[in-house]
Order: sequence, then structure tokens, then C-alpha cells
Amino acid sequence: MITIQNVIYTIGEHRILQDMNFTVQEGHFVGIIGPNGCGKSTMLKLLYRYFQLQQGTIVLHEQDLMQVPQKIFAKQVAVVSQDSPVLFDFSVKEMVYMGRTPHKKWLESDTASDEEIVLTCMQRTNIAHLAERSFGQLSGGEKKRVLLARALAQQAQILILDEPTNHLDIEHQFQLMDLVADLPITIIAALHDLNLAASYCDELIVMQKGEIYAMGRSEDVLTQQMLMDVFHIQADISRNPFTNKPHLLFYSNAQIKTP
Ligand SMILES: Nc1ncnc2c1ncn2[C@@H]1O[C@H](COP(=O)(O)OP(=O)(O)OP(=O)(O)O)[C@@H](O)[C@H]1O
Repeated sequence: MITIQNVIYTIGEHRILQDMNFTVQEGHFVGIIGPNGCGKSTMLKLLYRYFQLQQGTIVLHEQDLMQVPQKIFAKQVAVVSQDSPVLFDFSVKEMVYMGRTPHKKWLESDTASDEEIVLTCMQRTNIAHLAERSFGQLSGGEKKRVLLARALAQQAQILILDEPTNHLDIEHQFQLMDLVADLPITIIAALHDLNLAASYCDELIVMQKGEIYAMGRSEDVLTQQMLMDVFHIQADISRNPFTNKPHLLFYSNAQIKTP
């Protein structure tokens, strides 16, 4: 379980997060939604310790997240972030092997088990055919799938995803969501596609201006009022007949033609 209590985060004069409080249960898939600039990535960056906590506490399995030793943290938390800079030009396979690093001792060489994990993760993310390609030369969507494979190879109990479907074509969006939703681990993802969020997440956290506007099951959270208040968009909300999950049809007044 991860507990976020009274977390406030400020950059310069700008208060980015205001008193964030929520709990993520083990094994749940939690989606964070909200408009551009509302603080989703900042919240995730605190969770994966890219940012230092300034105020409040984050507790992971009854331990202060900031006190967890780096090597243990890397075994527990894997991340696919928006901007994962790669300074040197590695092959795809080398990139995925990096996911095994937290499990190894200094200079310990890769084992047959590492090889099997890496190959399986490449197959599951549909990148096995890219194994020898240079990471730097891949398309945005291919890179995203390599970063996911690397995160899977880490075999962490918590997976943090910052806009994981960004750059992916429609087939790979569903493939990625199917894949991660099927993992028996905790997942926290910032998502822009509200229909994907509604389809896959156990719970949604709606953020607005650095605060939580609402949280709960997608059925309860995705209301016309919320969509107007937070996203300033009109929507018809129905059920997807195939999945029985909420389905949003968006429109603007300008699109509605009067006869
Ligand atoms: N390093 C920084 N310096 C100054 N302001 C920053 C910095 N990083 C983020 N911000 C500001 O913090 C706010 C929240 O940013 P954040 O990236 O968390 O939003 P987001 O909800 O993830 O947005 P998006 O949906 O556009 O990715 C924004 O107003 C952003 O401009």
C-alpha cells in the first residue's frame, strides 16, 4: 500500500501540488487524470523520487519512501516516464537488460534467467524484432515500448507510468493497457485518454490545479459535471456495449449544426 499524506510541492513561487492525500491499495490500477499542467507528472515524480519531497509524507509498505535505500527502491518501483533521456546509444536489447540491474551485484554478469526475462519482456511488448536496433533511431512509439519492456524486466511490485499511450498507435495503446492491467502488481498511471482510463483503471484520481477534485471508481468520477468543471468539455456518457465500462462521447457547441 502507498499512502500519500498532506503532500505540497512548490517550484519557485508556484505551488504545483496543494495538500495531496490519497492511498493506493496493493494490486490496484490507479489512473490520474486532469488537464495539462494540473500536476499529474509532478505527483508521479515525487512517487518515483525524481523530485525530493518538500512537505508531507509518502509511505510505501509502512516505510517512509524517502528513506528506502536506492537499490531496494529500484527493485520495488519501475517507471516509464515522459522524458527518459538516454545519453549513450544502446541497442534495444541492452536497454531492456538495464531493467535487470537492481537485481545484480556489482559487475555480476547476466545469467540464463536474465536472458529469459529480457526476451519474454521484449516479446510481450512486441519489440523482439527490434532487439539489435539502436534505441536512438527508433520511432516515438517504438521507444515507448522499449521503455515498458525495460520496466517489466525490473520485475517491480509497483509500476509508474506517465502517459504510457502517448505516441502509440491504437493497436499498441490497447496492447499496452491489456498488458499492464493483467500484471498482478500496483500500477499508477497519468492518462489523457479518459475512455482508456475508464476501461482499465480500478480507480481514478481527478486532479485540478494541483488538488484532487474527485477520486473513486470511474463510474462515480466520470460525470458531466466533472468534465465541465475540470476539462471544460461537454460529453455524453454511456456504456461501452462490449466492455460495459463508461464511454464518453465529447463534443463542442461549435460542432453542433442547426438545420
Ligand atoms: N521544473 C519546473 N519549473 C517550473 N515549473 C514547472 C516545472 N515542472 C513543472 N512545472 C509546472 O508545474 C505545473 C504542473 O506540471 P506537470 O508536468 O506536473 O503537469 P501535468 O498535469 O503532468 O501536465 P501535462 O498533462 O501537460 O503533462 C505546470 O504549470 C508546469 O508548468
